[in-house]
Amino acid sequence: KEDKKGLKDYYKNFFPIGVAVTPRQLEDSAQRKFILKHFNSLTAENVMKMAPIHPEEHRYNWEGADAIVNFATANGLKVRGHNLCWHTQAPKWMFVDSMGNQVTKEVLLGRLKAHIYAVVGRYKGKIYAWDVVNEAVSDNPKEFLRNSLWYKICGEDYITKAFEYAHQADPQAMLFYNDYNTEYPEKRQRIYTLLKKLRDAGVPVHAVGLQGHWSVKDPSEEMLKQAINQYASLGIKVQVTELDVSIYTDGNIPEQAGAASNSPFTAELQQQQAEQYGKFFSVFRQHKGTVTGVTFWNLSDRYSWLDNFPVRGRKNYPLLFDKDLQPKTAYWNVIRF
Ligand SMILES: Oc1ccccc1CN[C@@H]1C=C[C@@H](O)[C@H](O)[C@H]1O
Repeated sequence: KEDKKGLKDYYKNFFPIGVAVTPRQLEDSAQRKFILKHFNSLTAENVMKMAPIHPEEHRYNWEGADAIVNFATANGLKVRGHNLCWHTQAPKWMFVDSMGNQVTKEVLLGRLKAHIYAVVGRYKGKIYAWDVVNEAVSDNPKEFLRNSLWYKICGEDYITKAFEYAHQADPQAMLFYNDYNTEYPEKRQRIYTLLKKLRDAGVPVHAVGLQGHWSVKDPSEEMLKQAINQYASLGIKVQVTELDVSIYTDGNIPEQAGAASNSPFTAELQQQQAEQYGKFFSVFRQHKGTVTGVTFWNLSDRYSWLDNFPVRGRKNYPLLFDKDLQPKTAYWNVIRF
Protein backbone atom coordinates (compact mmCIF):
# COMPACT_ATOMS: atom_id res chain seq x y z
CA LYS A 1 0.00 0.00 0.00
CA GLU A 2 1.37 3.41 -1.03
CA ASP A 3 2.29 5.41 2.10
CA LYS A 4 0.02 8.46 2.06
CA LYS A 5 2.44 10.36 4.33
CA GLY A 6 5.30 12.25 2.71
CA LEU A 7 8.55 13.74 3.95
CA LYS A 8 6.83 16.93 5.20
CA ASP A 9 4.41 14.89 7.34
CA TYR A 10 7.24 13.09 9.14
CA TYR A 11 8.77 16.51 9.91
CA LYS A 12 5.63 18.47 10.74
CA ASN A 13 6.77 18.77 14.39
CA PHE A 14 10.27 19.92 13.43
CA PHE A 15 10.45 22.31 10.45
CA PRO A 16 9.14 22.79 6.89
CA ILE A 17 10.71 20.64 4.17
CA GLY A 18 11.35 22.58 0.96
CA VAL A 19 12.48 21.98 -2.60
CA ALA A 20 13.85 24.11 -5.43
CA VAL A 21 11.58 24.01 -8.47
CA THR A 22 11.16 25.38 -12.00
CA PRO A 23 7.84 26.68 -13.42
CA ARG A 24 7.87 23.84 -15.99
CA GLN A 25 7.88 21.17 -13.25
CA LEU A 26 4.67 22.70 -11.87
CA GLU A 27 3.00 22.13 -15.27
CA ASP A 28 3.59 18.36 -15.05
CA SER A 29 0.88 16.60 -13.01
CA ALA A 30 3.14 13.76 -11.77
CA GLN A 31 5.74 16.20 -10.48
CA ARG A 32 3.04 18.50 -9.04
CA LYS A 33 1.58 15.55 -7.11
CA PHE A 34 5.06 14.49 -5.95
CA ILE A 35 5.89 18.02 -4.77
CA LEU A 36 2.61 18.33 -2.83
CA LYS A 37 3.12 14.92 -1.20
CA HIS A 38 6.61 15.53 0.17
CA PHE A 39 7.16 19.29 0.50
CA ASN A 40 5.54 22.32 2.14
CA SER A 41 7.99 25.02 1.01
CA LEU A 42 9.26 26.08 -2.41
CA THR A 43 12.31 27.96 -3.68
CA ALA A 44 12.66 29.10 -7.30
CA GLU A 45 15.77 27.37 -8.65
CA ASN A 46 16.46 30.19 -11.11
CA VAL A 47 13.54 32.48 -12.02
CA MET A 48 13.89 34.83 -9.04
CA LYS A 49 17.63 35.41 -9.50
CA MET A 50 18.63 38.93 -10.51
CA ALA A 51 19.18 38.48 -14.27
CA PRO A 52 16.23 36.12 -14.95
CA ILE A 53 13.73 38.38 -13.17
CA HIS A 54 15.25 41.75 -14.18
CA PRO A 55 16.87 41.32 -17.62
CA GLU A 56 16.89 45.04 -18.51
CA GLU A 57 16.84 48.13 -16.30
CA HIS A 58 13.21 48.95 -17.15
CA ARG A 59 11.92 45.44 -17.78
CA TYR A 60 11.07 42.72 -15.23
CA ASN A 61 10.12 39.14 -16.11
CA TRP A 62 7.54 38.16 -13.49
CA GLU A 63 6.02 35.16 -15.28
CA GLY A 64 8.07 32.30 -13.80
CA ALA A 65 8.21 33.77 -10.31
CA ASP A 66 4.46 34.43 -10.35
CA ALA A 67 3.81 30.81 -11.43
CA ILE A 68 5.73 29.46 -8.46
CA VAL A 69 4.25 31.91 -5.95
CA ASN A 70 0.70 31.35 -7.24
CA PHE A 71 1.10 27.56 -7.04
CA ALA A 72 2.44 27.86 -3.49
CA THR A 73 -0.35 30.22 -2.40
CA ALA A 74 -3.02 27.99 -3.96
CA ASN A 75 -1.65 24.95 -2.11
CA GLY A 76 -0.68 26.48 1.21
CA LEU A 77 3.08 26.12 0.71
CA LYS A 78 5.69 28.54 2.05
CA VAL A 79 8.02 30.31 -0.36
CA ARG A 80 11.70 31.22 0.16
CA GLY A 81 12.90 33.99 -2.16
CA HIS A 82 16.27 33.33 -3.84
CA ASN A 83 18.13 35.68 -4.23
CA LEU A 84 18.39 39.47 -4.10
CA CYS A 85 22.12 40.06 -4.53
CA TRP A 86 24.71 37.64 -5.98
CA HIS A 87 27.82 37.85 -8.16
CA THR A 88 26.58 35.05 -10.45
CA GLN A 89 23.50 35.34 -12.70
CA ALA A 90 23.51 39.10 -12.03
CA PRO A 91 22.47 41.18 -15.06
CA LYS A 92 25.43 42.76 -16.91
CA TRP A 93 23.47 46.01 -17.49
CA MET A 94 23.40 46.68 -13.72
CA PHE A 95 27.13 47.41 -13.59
CA VAL A 96 27.58 49.64 -16.65
CA ASP A 97 26.27 53.08 -17.68
CA SER A 98 24.82 54.00 -21.10
CA MET A 99 28.39 54.58 -22.38
CA GLY A 100 29.43 51.09 -21.29
CA ASN A 101 31.61 52.40 -18.49
CA GLN A 102 31.48 50.89 -15.00
CA VAL A 103 28.90 52.69 -12.80
CA THR A 104 29.69 54.46 -9.56
CA LYS A 105 28.89 53.05 -6.10
CA GLU A 106 25.94 55.46 -5.81
CA VAL A 107 24.43 54.39 -9.12
CA LEU A 108 24.89 50.68 -8.39
CA LEU A 109 23.37 50.95 -4.92
CA GLY A 110 20.45 52.90 -6.41
CA ARG A 111 19.88 50.09 -8.92
CA LEU A 112 20.14 47.44 -6.18
CA LYS A 113 17.56 49.38 -4.14
CA ALA A 114 15.17 49.64 -7.10
CA HIS A 115 15.59 45.90 -7.81
CA ILE A 116 14.96 44.86 -4.21
CA TYR A 117 12.01 47.23 -3.72
CA ALA A 118 10.37 45.93 -6.93
CA VAL A 119 10.93 42.20 -6.29
CA VAL A 120 10.37 42.08 -2.51
CA GLY A 121 7.49 44.56 -2.85
CA ARG A 122 5.68 42.43 -5.42
CA TYR A 123 5.67 39.35 -3.19
CA LYS A 124 5.25 41.07 0.16
CA GLY A 125 3.15 38.81 2.40
CA LYS A 126 3.63 35.83 0.04
CA ILE A 127 7.36 35.16 0.40
CA TYR A 128 8.23 34.69 4.09
CA ALA A 129 12.02 34.48 3.75
CA TRP A 130 14.61 35.97 1.39
CA ASP A 131 18.18 34.97 0.63
CA VAL A 132 19.19 38.64 0.56
CA VAL A 133 22.92 38.23 -0.11
CA ASN A 134 24.33 35.00 -1.57
CA GLU A 135 28.01 33.92 -1.30
CA ALA A 136 29.63 37.26 -0.35
CA VAL A 137 32.45 35.60 1.68
CA SER A 138 35.56 34.51 -0.23
CA ASP A 139 36.77 30.90 -0.47
CA ASN A 140 40.33 32.25 -0.44
CA PRO A 141 41.79 32.21 3.11
CA LYS A 142 43.84 35.30 2.17
CA GLU A 143 40.65 37.28 1.47
CA PHE A 144 37.65 38.14 3.67
CA LEU A 145 34.93 39.10 1.17
CA ARG A 146 34.72 37.75 -2.39
CA ASN A 147 36.27 40.21 -4.84
CA SER A 148 33.07 40.44 -6.95
CA LEU A 149 31.91 43.47 -8.95
CA TRP A 150 29.59 44.27 -6.02
CA TYR A 151 32.63 44.45 -3.74
CA LYS A 152 34.90 46.17 -6.26
CA ILE A 153 32.41 49.00 -6.85
CA CYS A 154 30.72 49.37 -3.44
CA GLY A 155 33.11 47.86 -0.89
CA GLU A 156 31.43 45.91 1.91
CA ASP A 157 28.58 48.45 2.20
CA TYR A 158 26.53 46.60 -0.46
CA ILE A 159 25.84 43.83 2.05
CA THR A 160 24.41 46.17 4.69
CA LYS A 161 22.45 48.10 2.07
CA ALA A 162 20.93 44.95 0.57
CA PHE A 163 19.58 43.89 3.96
CA GLU A 164 18.31 47.39 4.77
CA TYR A 165 16.53 47.71 1.40
CA ALA A 166 14.94 44.27 1.82
CA HIS A 167 13.78 45.11 5.36
CA GLN A 168 12.31 48.43 4.20
CA ALA A 169 10.50 46.64 1.35
CA ASP A 170 8.99 43.96 3.63
CA PRO A 171 9.51 44.41 7.38
CA GLN A 172 7.87 41.00 8.03
CA ALA A 173 10.21 38.97 5.83
CA MET A 174 12.90 36.81 7.45
CA LEU A 175 16.21 37.95 5.92
CA PHE A 176 19.00 35.41 5.27
CA TYR A 177 22.66 35.54 4.49
CA ASN A 178 23.18 32.41 2.30
CA ASP A 179 26.45 30.60 1.51
CA TYR A 180 28.13 27.25 0.83
CA ASN A 181 31.02 25.43 2.58
CA THR A 182 29.67 27.09 5.73
CA GLU A 183 30.94 24.19 7.91
CA TYR A 184 34.63 24.38 6.96
CA PRO A 185 36.29 25.95 10.04
CA GLU A 186 38.16 28.77 8.33
CA LYS A 187 35.32 29.83 6.00
CA ARG A 188 32.90 29.34 8.91
CA GLN A 189 34.97 31.79 10.97
CA ARG A 190 34.85 34.40 8.20
CA ILE A 191 31.09 34.04 7.78
CA TYR A 192 30.67 34.26 11.57
CA THR A 193 32.78 37.44 11.62
CA LEU A 194 30.67 39.01 8.85
CA LEU A 195 27.39 38.08 10.56
CA LYS A 196 28.61 39.34 13.95
CA LYS A 197 29.67 42.65 12.37
CA LEU A 198 26.26 43.06 10.72
CA ARG A 199 24.33 42.09 13.87
CA ASP A 200 26.45 44.36 16.08
CA ALA A 201 25.72 47.22 13.65
CA GLY A 202 21.98 46.55 13.94
CA VAL A 203 21.68 45.38 10.33
CA PRO A 204 18.44 43.32 9.89
CA VAL A 205 20.02 39.89 9.28
CA HIS A 206 17.71 37.35 10.89
CA ALA A 207 19.17 34.03 9.77
CA VAL A 208 21.92 32.20 7.94
CA GLY A 209 21.33 29.80 5.06
CA LEU A 210 23.69 26.82 4.98
CA GLN A 211 23.34 25.80 1.33
CA GLY A 212 24.18 22.22 2.26
CA HIS A 213 25.90 21.16 -0.95
CA TRP A 214 27.53 18.29 0.87
CA SER A 215 28.92 14.88 -0.13
CA VAL A 216 29.09 11.24 0.94
CA LYS A 217 32.32 12.18 2.73
CA ASP A 218 31.62 15.54 4.38
CA PRO A 219 30.84 17.38 6.52
CA SER A 220 31.12 15.29 9.66
CA GLU A 221 28.33 15.37 12.23
CA GLU A 222 30.72 17.23 14.57
CA MET A 223 31.53 19.95 12.01
CA LEU A 224 27.83 20.41 11.29
CA LYS A 225 26.91 20.71 14.98
CA GLN A 226 29.71 23.19 15.61
CA ALA A 227 28.67 25.35 12.67
CA ILE A 228 24.99 25.42 13.66
CA ASN A 229 25.86 26.26 17.27
CA GLN A 230 28.37 28.97 16.36
CA TYR A 231 25.96 30.79 14.01
CA ALA A 232 23.04 30.36 16.43
CA SER A 233 25.15 31.95 19.19
CA LEU A 234 24.58 35.25 17.33
CA GLY A 235 20.87 34.98 18.10
CA ILE A 236 19.95 34.14 14.52
CA LYS A 237 18.07 31.17 13.06
CA VAL A 238 19.61 28.58 10.75
CA GLN A 239 18.18 26.88 7.67
CA VAL A 240 19.64 24.39 5.23
CA THR A 241 18.64 26.00 1.94
CA GLU A 242 20.03 23.89 -0.94
CA LEU A 243 20.61 20.37 0.38
CA ASP A 244 22.09 17.66 -1.80
CA VAL A 245 24.69 14.95 -1.05
CA SER A 246 27.07 14.48 -3.97
CA ILE A 247 28.52 11.03 -4.68
CA TYR A 248 31.79 12.75 -5.69
CA THR A 249 34.27 13.88 -3.07
CA ASP A 250 36.58 16.08 -5.14
CA GLY A 251 35.12 19.32 -3.79
CA ASN A 252 32.78 21.89 -5.30
CA ILE A 253 35.12 24.63 -6.46
CA PRO A 254 35.38 24.27 -10.27
CA GLU A 255 39.12 24.97 -10.47
CA GLN A 256 39.90 22.25 -7.91
CA ALA A 257 37.21 19.77 -8.81
CA GLY A 258 36.92 17.38 -11.70
CA ALA A 259 39.48 14.83 -10.50
CA ALA A 260 36.79 12.16 -10.13
CA SER A 261 35.34 11.00 -13.46
CA ASN A 262 31.79 9.75 -14.09
CA SER A 263 30.76 7.06 -11.59
CA PRO A 264 27.71 4.78 -11.47
CA PHE A 265 25.53 5.00 -8.35
CA THR A 266 26.95 1.84 -6.76
CA ALA A 267 25.40 -0.02 -3.79
CA GLU A 268 28.37 1.21 -1.74
CA LEU A 269 27.62 4.85 -2.61
CA GLN A 270 23.90 4.28 -1.95
CA GLN A 271 24.79 3.04 1.53
CA GLN A 272 27.26 5.86 2.27
CA GLN A 273 24.76 8.47 1.09
CA ALA A 274 21.97 6.96 3.19
CA GLU A 275 24.18 7.06 6.28
CA GLN A 276 25.11 10.72 5.62
CA TYR A 277 21.50 11.81 5.11
CA GLY A 278 20.52 9.91 8.26
CA LYS A 279 23.21 11.69 10.30
CA PHE A 280 22.39 15.13 8.87
CA PHE A 281 18.69 14.86 9.67
CA SER A 282 19.49 13.54 13.15
CA VAL A 283 21.51 16.72 13.77
CA PHE A 284 18.74 18.89 12.26
CA ARG A 285 16.14 17.31 14.58
CA GLN A 286 18.42 17.76 17.60
CA HIS A 287 18.55 21.49 16.75
CA LYS A 288 14.76 21.89 16.33
CA GLY A 289 13.87 25.52 17.00
CA THR A 290 17.26 26.74 15.81
CA VAL A 291 17.05 24.94 12.47
CA THR A 292 13.79 26.31 11.08
CA GLY A 293 13.74 24.75 7.63
CA VAL A 294 15.46 22.26 5.32
CA THR A 295 15.20 22.71 1.54
CA PHE A 296 16.53 20.32 -1.10
CA TRP A 297 18.08 21.64 -4.31
CA ASN A 298 16.14 19.92 -7.11
CA LEU A 299 13.45 17.25 -6.85
CA SER A 300 15.13 13.95 -7.66
CA ASP A 301 18.10 12.30 -9.35
CA ARG A 302 16.27 12.80 -12.66
CA TYR A 303 18.00 16.21 -12.76
CA SER A 304 20.47 17.89 -10.42
CA TRP A 305 22.45 21.07 -10.98
CA LEU A 306 25.39 18.86 -9.94
CA ASP A 307 25.02 16.98 -13.27
CA ASN A 308 26.83 19.98 -14.74
CA PHE A 309 28.74 21.46 -11.75
CA PRO A 310 31.58 21.47 -11.01
CA VAL A 311 32.03 19.12 -13.98
CA ARG A 312 29.74 19.44 -17.02
CA GLY A 313 27.97 16.20 -17.90
CA ARG A 314 29.19 14.22 -14.85
CA LYS A 315 25.94 12.52 -13.74
CA ASN A 316 25.24 12.80 -10.00
CA TYR A 317 22.70 11.06 -7.73
CA PRO A 318 22.50 13.51 -4.79
CA LEU A 319 18.83 13.47 -3.66
CA LEU A 320 16.38 11.30 -1.70
CA PHE A 321 14.39 10.22 -4.76
CA ASP A 322 15.51 8.41 -7.93
CA LYS A 323 14.79 9.46 -11.54
CA ASP A 324 11.33 7.84 -11.29
CA LEU A 325 10.55 9.92 -8.17
CA GLN A 326 10.80 6.78 -6.01
CA PRO A 327 12.37 6.88 -2.51
CA LYS A 328 16.01 5.76 -2.29
CA THR A 329 17.62 4.06 0.72
CA ALA A 330 18.47 7.51 2.08
CA TYR A 331 14.76 8.46 2.24
CA TRP A 332 14.00 5.64 4.70
CA ASN A 333 16.92 6.70 6.93
CA VAL A 334 15.52 10.25 7.00
CA ILE A 335 11.92 9.33 7.94
CA ARG A 336 12.74 6.56 10.47
CA PHE A 337 13.60 8.08 13.88
O1 LIG B 1 28.40 24.91 -4.17
C1 LIG B 1 28.96 25.94 -4.84
C2 LIG B 1 30.33 26.00 -5.10
C3 LIG B 1 30.84 27.04 -5.82
C4 LIG B 1 30.00 28.03 -6.30
C5 LIG B 1 28.63 27.97 -6.04
C6 LIG B 1 28.12 26.93 -5.30
C7 LIG B 1 26.66 26.80 -5.00
N1 LIG B 1 25.83 27.87 -5.50
C8 LIG B 1 24.40 27.55 -5.43
C9 LIG B 1 24.14 26.42 -6.35
C10 LIG B 1 23.28 26.45 -7.35
C11 LIG B 1 22.56 27.71 -7.68
O2 LIG B 1 21.36 27.45 -8.39
C12 LIG B 1 22.25 28.45 -6.40
O3 LIG B 1 21.53 29.63 -6.67
C13 LIG B 1 23.55 28.81 -5.68
O4 LIG B 1 23.22 29.42 -4.45
